[in-house]
Amino acid sequence: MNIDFTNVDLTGLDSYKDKSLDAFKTLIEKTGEGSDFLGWIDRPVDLDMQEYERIKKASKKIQTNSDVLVTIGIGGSYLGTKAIDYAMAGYFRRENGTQLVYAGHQLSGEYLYDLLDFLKEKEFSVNVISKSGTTTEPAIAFRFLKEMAEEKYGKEEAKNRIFVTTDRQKGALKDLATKEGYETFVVPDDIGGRFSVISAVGLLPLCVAGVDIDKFVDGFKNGRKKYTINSFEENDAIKYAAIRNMLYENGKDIEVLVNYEPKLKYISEWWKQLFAESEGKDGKGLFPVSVNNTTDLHSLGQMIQDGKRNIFETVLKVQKPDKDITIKEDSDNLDGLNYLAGRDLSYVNEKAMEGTILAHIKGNVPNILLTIDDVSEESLGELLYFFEVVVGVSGYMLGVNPFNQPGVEEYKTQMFKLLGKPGY
Ligand SMILES: O=P(O)(O)OC[C@H]1O[C@H](O)[C@H](O)[C@@H](O)[C@@H]1O
Repeated sequence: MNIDFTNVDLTGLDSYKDKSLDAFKTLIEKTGEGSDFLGWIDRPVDLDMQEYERIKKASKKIQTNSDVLVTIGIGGSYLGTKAIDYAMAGYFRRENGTQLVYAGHQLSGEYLYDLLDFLKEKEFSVNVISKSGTTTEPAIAFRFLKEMAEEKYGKEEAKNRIFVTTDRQKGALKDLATKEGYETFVVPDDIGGRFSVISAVGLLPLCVAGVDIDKFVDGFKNGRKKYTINSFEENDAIKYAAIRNMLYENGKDIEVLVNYEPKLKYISEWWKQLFAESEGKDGKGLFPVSVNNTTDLHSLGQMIQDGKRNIFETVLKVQKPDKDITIKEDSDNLDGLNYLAGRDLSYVNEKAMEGTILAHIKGNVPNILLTIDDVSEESLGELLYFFEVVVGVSGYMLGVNPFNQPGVEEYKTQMFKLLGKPGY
């Protein structure tokens, strides 16, 4: 992984250096606000190996008896899994592993209706994931899925097909799992939802989906090696956090994460939760937005090039695509594309990216280029860990607690009042 800041005017960065190093120290030494939620820093080298083996065992069982794993969860109990599954599964055909279908990540009755209908002719298992065990969206979805599993397989066999990932001790879901006798996996106390893909939250469904979780964990380990170094020059996570904060203080309120490989779409969705919930508080924070190019160059591109100048971009480039295709010569050349004959499509895509970066710099959009070697478990694990360190340092620089999300409660309170939930 490599990060290039040459397309950002770094004048004035020196004055952010000490602040970023202080923030990094606060993070690593666990002396800041939210320090109870820093278990993710060392987790890559400190996994519960007994649980890890259970994850692999349960995955094998699910792969053997199910066409589909219904993965129920929202926020941090959804996005990390979705991001990696979506990146690794192949565009049209899954090359290995069992299909994941998602539930409990919104409240659409139509979605759930269609899902239950789809499952009628499938063999399925269920992994319900909720750290708190009380989140409304997954709780509702699970009520339906549990009923369907029990109807289809009978109560006893349903127990073999329902897996619960939640708090070690508390919460409605934990109580339910204990009462029903479901196999449970743990969301560690010291890891917040949006940092939890490295726990059973992500590892169980990803293993079922055919993702090599050993390699994914290795990627996290590589990230930990590189991005916990206490050096502004050698640790790009610290430098990136400093540059984001400098840009923010210079009036850039929006960070756009850009990709040119559609399979990275949900990496951006995961990134949005990570940064929005970590930084967006106390009236502060960069607004995280994402675009999928070149698709969005034909829509949001106009705004980025020419709208209010309060944007900077971080472009995610993949060095080596997994597969490629070459444009052929056409004797008629009616489409006028023969000038591209012999070129790989990845070359055309790369020139689109380079051209867009040039255009956006011209339009006063600072550009950061983050290159990952490939879309593999290892590269993605390292990338996720990198962003986690960046957000920790960046949040502390901003003067907020990066590890809580009090603002999320407000909609819930209003919704519960409207729904007549007892106690509201
Ligand atoms: O895993 P859960 O406890 O169900 O939480 C799921 C999600 O919902 C909450 O409202 C938080 O804002 C998220 O940070 C969290 O990831």
